[in-house]
Amino acid sequence: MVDCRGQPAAGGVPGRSLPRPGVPVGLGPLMALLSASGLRRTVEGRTLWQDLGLTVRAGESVAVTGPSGSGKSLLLRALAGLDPLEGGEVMYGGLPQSTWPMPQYRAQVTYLPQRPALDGGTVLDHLRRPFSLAAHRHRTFDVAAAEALLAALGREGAFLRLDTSTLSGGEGQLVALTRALLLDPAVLLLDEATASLDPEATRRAERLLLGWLGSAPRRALVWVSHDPAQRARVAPREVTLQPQAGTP
Ligand SMILES: Nc1ncnc2c1ncn2[C@@H]1O[C@H](COP(=O)(O)OP(=O)(O)OP(=O)(O)O)[C@@H](O)[C@H]1O
Repeated sequence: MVDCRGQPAAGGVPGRSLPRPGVPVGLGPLMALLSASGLRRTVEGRTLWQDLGLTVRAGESVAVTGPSGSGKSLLLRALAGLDPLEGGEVMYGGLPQSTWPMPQYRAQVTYLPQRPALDGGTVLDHLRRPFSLAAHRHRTFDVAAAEALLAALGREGAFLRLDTSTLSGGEGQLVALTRALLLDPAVLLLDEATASLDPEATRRAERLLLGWLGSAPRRALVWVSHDPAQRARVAPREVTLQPQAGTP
């Protein structure tokens, strides 16, 4: 059976505990923002997890760990509504995932993959494009905000004019992270989302993400990272996926 345990990580960022103004009733900092219960996932007849539960509270930064192939990416994809649930339930904002219109849900619970697929055109085009989608129509693209985020990640304004097809893997991750933050979800699911960055860019991304987390009450971060030092820096709590008996 998959064991899903909350473990305190060494070090890490301090959790937030003070109530903040403007938090909807029932979604204070200690309440579950995103939760899952009874999740089951099989691949090609092999059970990866069953009866898996997870709770992420508003203001929390949580790491998901486990050996390669234990299903961390698939868990994040299930939480993001990208894969259908085989069993169990995911709740976001107090409502079952199945009751949310998916574009709205994914605008709130956003998955950031290790190898993001970038649209064609320039970095600026890529950052601007989702703002024309219905799920984001209440938002306005702000080029100054994009420049500020990229500057925080160590990239100057000329970066916006680069063609996305020419970007390195790490640069692609910076663009994907910038776009996700511009769209301002509630929960960011980071699937090795800094794995292609050099150490300095990684630290910049971590600072940016933790600053984002701390600057509004109803946000949370979930990190999949194989780097224990990173997990210790960014996530005070770890949830560990353990392979089922008999799993290769
Ligand atoms: N679309 C798919 N079809 C079939 N098998 C899949 C699919 N996606 C993932 N798997 C398998 O499911 C298992 C879990 O994959 P997943 O990518 O979630 O693992 P992970 O814990 O994130 O691994 P890693 O740490 O190596 O990134 C793996 O054995 C993988 O081969």
